[in-house]
Amino acid sequence: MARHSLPRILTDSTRLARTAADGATDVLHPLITIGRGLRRLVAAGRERWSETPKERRGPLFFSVAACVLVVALVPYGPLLALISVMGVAAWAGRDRAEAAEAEVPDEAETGRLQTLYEALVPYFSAGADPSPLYAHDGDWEQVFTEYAFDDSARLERLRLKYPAYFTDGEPQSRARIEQLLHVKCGRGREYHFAWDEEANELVLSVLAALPTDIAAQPFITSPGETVLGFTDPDSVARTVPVVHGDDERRNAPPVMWRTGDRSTEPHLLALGQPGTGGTTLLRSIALQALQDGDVLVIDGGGTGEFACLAGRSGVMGVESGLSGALATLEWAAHETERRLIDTNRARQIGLNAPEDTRRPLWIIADRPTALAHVAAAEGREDPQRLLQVPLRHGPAANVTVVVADQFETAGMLSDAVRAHTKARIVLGPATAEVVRAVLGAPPHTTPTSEVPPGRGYARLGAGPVLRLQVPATPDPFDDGASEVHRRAVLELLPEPTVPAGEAAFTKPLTVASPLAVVQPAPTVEALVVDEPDADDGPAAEAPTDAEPMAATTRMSTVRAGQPFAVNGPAETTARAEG
Ligand SMILES: Nc1ncnc2c1ncn2[C@@H]1O[C@H](COP(=O)(O)OP(=O)(O)OP(=O)(O)O)[C@@H](O)[C@H]1O
Repeated sequence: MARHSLPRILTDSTRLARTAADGATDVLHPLITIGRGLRRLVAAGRERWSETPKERRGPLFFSVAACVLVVALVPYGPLLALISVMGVAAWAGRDRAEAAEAEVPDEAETGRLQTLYEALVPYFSAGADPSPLYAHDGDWEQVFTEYAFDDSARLERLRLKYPAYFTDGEPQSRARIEQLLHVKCGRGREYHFAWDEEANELVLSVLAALPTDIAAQPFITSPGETVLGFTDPDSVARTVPVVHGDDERRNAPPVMWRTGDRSTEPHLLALGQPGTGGTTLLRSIALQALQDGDVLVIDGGGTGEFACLAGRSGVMGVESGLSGALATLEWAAHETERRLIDTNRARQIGLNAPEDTRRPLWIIADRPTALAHVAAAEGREDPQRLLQVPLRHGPAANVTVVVADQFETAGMLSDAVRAHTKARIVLGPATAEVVRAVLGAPPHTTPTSEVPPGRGYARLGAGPVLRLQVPATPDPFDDGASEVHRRAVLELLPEPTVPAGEAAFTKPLTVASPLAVVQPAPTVEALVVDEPDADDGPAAEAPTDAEPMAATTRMSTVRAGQPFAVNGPAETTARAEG
């Protein structure tokens, strides 16, 4: 008996203590809620303060101080203010988990969850499983551990458990489930799927549309960084301050691309359907590049959408004709060689690279395949061939190549362009297969068929596939574009170097002057230690004036294993030609 008395005393005292604690919690509950709310309000205030740009903090502080003063002076002001603060704190401090738990799905929502459960049974069950998680007439509450609906009773978040034997490591198995959930939860929205293989859980969430209100502006970046666009906050660790709308500010998560000799993806290729924003992306990159570099534009489409850049400081040329493009690119190839040679010579005698080799040079080529077509018809050299030296040796010479083209003509892109453009972008509507063909990996979301211009996916090297919205950077001469956005572009343009009106008619660049300073030099291969790039084959040699490229060779240069060719989202399979 004695042996039992001690535990009973302990049990009684524990029960007493627990009852007292419960009672105290009940009594103090409002105070705890208010305390929690005050903490949340203070945290929110701190966050707001740190987000406020420095120059706005002064006015903000004075307006808050003025409000406090007014409240202190009016009769009963402090008392009313105290009551209001307590009320707000009580609301902010309510237990959100409890509130969420209290939400029980209504009949329609339960029906949806049951249907979804039934649809998943064939995928998540096996005949040999004695106690299947998924079975016809089974209990969805067992496997759907978290769910949320939007105002129109459509699922916007779902966490589900699946059996350990489901082959979640195989992309095809995952794709089947994602496709099914996409269809059952409602098309037209973009879903994100997070697979937790360790816990055998899948979380589906509906992604909000990426904001389209960010226009061209001087982004705050480090040297060598270019903002390609903006993405989801959870996808990148960084934000940059941006101005949007009517001079409002916020921090936005950028897709930041690093170029230069340390970059592992020093050149970029963007593909999309016509009208999806390829030219706009190039314009946005060009305007950022001009902040501290020189830019040379090849406008293969010949639509004059880069005319705003002609004759501006730092713009080496804007070429839309074949002859001009060939001459300009030939200069760029020589310039790349010159920079390498000068850098090499300086290093050999223990000096830093000369100043004139360090200023970044950007070669921006919009639809080079259009010029390749013309060249093939005229039996002349494909301008893409002259991109080989900048592509292969550009990083060491601070030369960056950016190419944009269309899905339909992607098969005409040269081997060198494919091999050396490790930063990739897909713009406009595209199926997961097309995204995979261009970027080398599928998106973790379900692409939608209708997207605003400038929307797409980006992948830098072997990194994750990111959703992307390019900043609105319209042609300032495009009457159809927003006045505010056009003005933003005009403000970013560098000073004109030729009188207005002449720029459009002057034979852009000027190729003669840079060429004149290029010394006859040994070929770049003689100086640069580089493994021969077997992929490039003979075409990877420094360009010569002879040997016009046979168009047929160019048109059948898709190599096995190289991601793409793409023939548009409608054609879902990547087709390797040749
Ligand atoms: N990021 C963006 N934000 C807002 N509007 C955009 C964006 N990108 C493109 N647009 C708009 O979409 C239209 C087509 O853009 P753009 O000319 O850049 O596309 P494209 O793919 O180069 O087409 P094309 O090859 O036919 O010229 C333009 O009116 C442009 O202003």
